[in-house]
Amino acid sequence: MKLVLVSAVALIDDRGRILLAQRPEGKSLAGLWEFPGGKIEPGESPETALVRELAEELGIVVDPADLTPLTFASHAYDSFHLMMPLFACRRWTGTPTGREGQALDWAEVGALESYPMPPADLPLLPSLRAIL
Ligand SMILES: Nc1nc2c([nH]c(=O)n2[C@@H]2O[C@H](COP(=O)(O)OP(=O)(O)OP(=O)(O)O)[C@@H](O)[C@H]2O)c(=O)[nH]1
Repeated sequence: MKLVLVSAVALIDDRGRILLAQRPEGKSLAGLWEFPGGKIEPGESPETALVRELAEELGIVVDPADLTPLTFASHAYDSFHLMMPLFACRRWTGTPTGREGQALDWAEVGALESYPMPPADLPLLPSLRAIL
């Protein structure tokens, strides 16, 4: 089973809402809402991968020092095993924008269940709720 390393973040605004991004048509798990992030490339740390992905996907600048480890997903998909650290981040520069055409939404913590998410993400929600 191939191990795929992905780094993801819960961006939390000053009202305690969490930014979710909708996976676009044509991608695996299209239409589901996920935490921004992406695959860790060779030579990258989870933090540097996330800083790169957030600039590419959302157009924001994040200082690696503002990424706090929160929890992780370890999930067996049919064709790979996903290992995904989830960081929390409350400080960034710029306004998140869906630069790759993806829809974005600031989710209230009490409404997280109403966003269909990848199966790997559901076990992450209690840890997220615990810090909000
Ligand atoms: N960024 C992100 N990826 C997630 C989450 N949950 C989850 O299962 N994943 C999976 O982690 C992988 C992230 O890949 P990616 O975002 O860098 O690349 P991609 O869309 O091109 O993936 P693809 O090759 O599956 O189409 C995908 O397989 C995605 O389904 C999440 O909350 N955030």
